[in-house]
Amino acid sequence: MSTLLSPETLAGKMLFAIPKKGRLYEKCLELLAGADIQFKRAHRLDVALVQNHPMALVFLPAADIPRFVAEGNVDLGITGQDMVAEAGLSSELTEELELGFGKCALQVQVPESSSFKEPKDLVGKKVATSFDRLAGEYFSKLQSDEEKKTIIEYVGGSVEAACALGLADGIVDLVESGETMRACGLHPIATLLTSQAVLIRPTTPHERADTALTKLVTSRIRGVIAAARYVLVEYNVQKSTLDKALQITPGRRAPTVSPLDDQGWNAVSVMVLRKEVANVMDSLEEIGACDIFVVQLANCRI
Ligand SMILES: Nc1ncnc2c1ncn2[C@@H]1O[C@H](COP(=O)(O)OP(=O)(O)OP(=O)(O)O)[C@@H](O)[C@H]1O
Ligand SMILES: O=P(O)(O)OC[C@H]1O[C@H](OP(=O)(O)OP(=O)(O)O)[C@H](O)[C@@H]1O
Ligand SMILES: [Mg+2]
Repeated sequence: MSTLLSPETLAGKMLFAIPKKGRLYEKCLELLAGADIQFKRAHRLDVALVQNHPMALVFLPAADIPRFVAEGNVDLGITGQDMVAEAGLSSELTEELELGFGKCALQVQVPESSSFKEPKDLVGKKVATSFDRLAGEYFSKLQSDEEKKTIIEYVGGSVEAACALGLADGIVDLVESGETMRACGLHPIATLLTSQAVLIRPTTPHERADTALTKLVTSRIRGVIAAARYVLVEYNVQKSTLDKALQITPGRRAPTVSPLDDQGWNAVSVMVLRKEVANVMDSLEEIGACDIFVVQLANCRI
């Protein structure tokens, strides 16, 4: 009997690696639903066959996904840019698309009560991290040949506990809201990188790869991400102020301007960045535009 996770059942399938749990998991599920990639993940199983495409999802630790992608074991993957940097495989894999979630920063942190003011103060000391490659490179650049080397202690998680437990003098770990850092009495003294979730693919696709399906899935995901970034704004404006209105809403390519039945008026339909829409509406109202509607996009191809 063949199991679901076997070369036979996966043969001929496009393989897409998704973080198996953690901070990126739920967002990835939303993305897959938005791209109409249909599957059922059985309890404890780290592979799911996609019902409406010749494709399988493979659920892996976020940290391992860059290696599986770089080596062509899977055709697409989602993980954090921090994980891509830590894997050090930037020439073997290509970042296809930033996904706009999982935003965080990798920072050097020290106890508030300590005398360490800058990363250089940690040279020759102990630093705990799950990012031992990046932290190792960072501190080796800071120290001269004569200086005692910084000791990088690998820990798999709960890195912020390391200083209080006496394991390290400082840490290198991820910060988003800063809540975990502050709760552990730490503060940041430097940033190694900022990160968000990314869609990655092997730079050289594996010969078994279905590149057409890989491109289709990429394009669908691009559409879902774009729909989350933009809204459609529709409004009416007098022809005499149309120029001013179009300066406020130039659109991605160009706005759609149509005549209204009422002479002297135009209707405008235009894409606007979601984060700018409130300001755009204020400015439109100021110049006399009216009947301003904001339409949410479920999906798009732009
Ligand atoms: N607090 C956070 N806010 C936003 N993104 C984060 C945060 N923590 C981690 N990430 C992003 O999510 C990726 C995966 O981290 P996550 O913590 O989910 O994995 P993990 O540590 O392997 O899992 P777990 O913490 O469940 O053991 C990170 O590489 C980073 O890109
Ligand atoms: O700035 P914040 O919003 O507090 O987020 C940062 C925390 O989130 C992640 O931890 P996670 O919950 O994944 O636990 P882990 O450390 O065990 O991986 C990260 O490692 C930080 O500890
Ligand atoms: Mg974590």
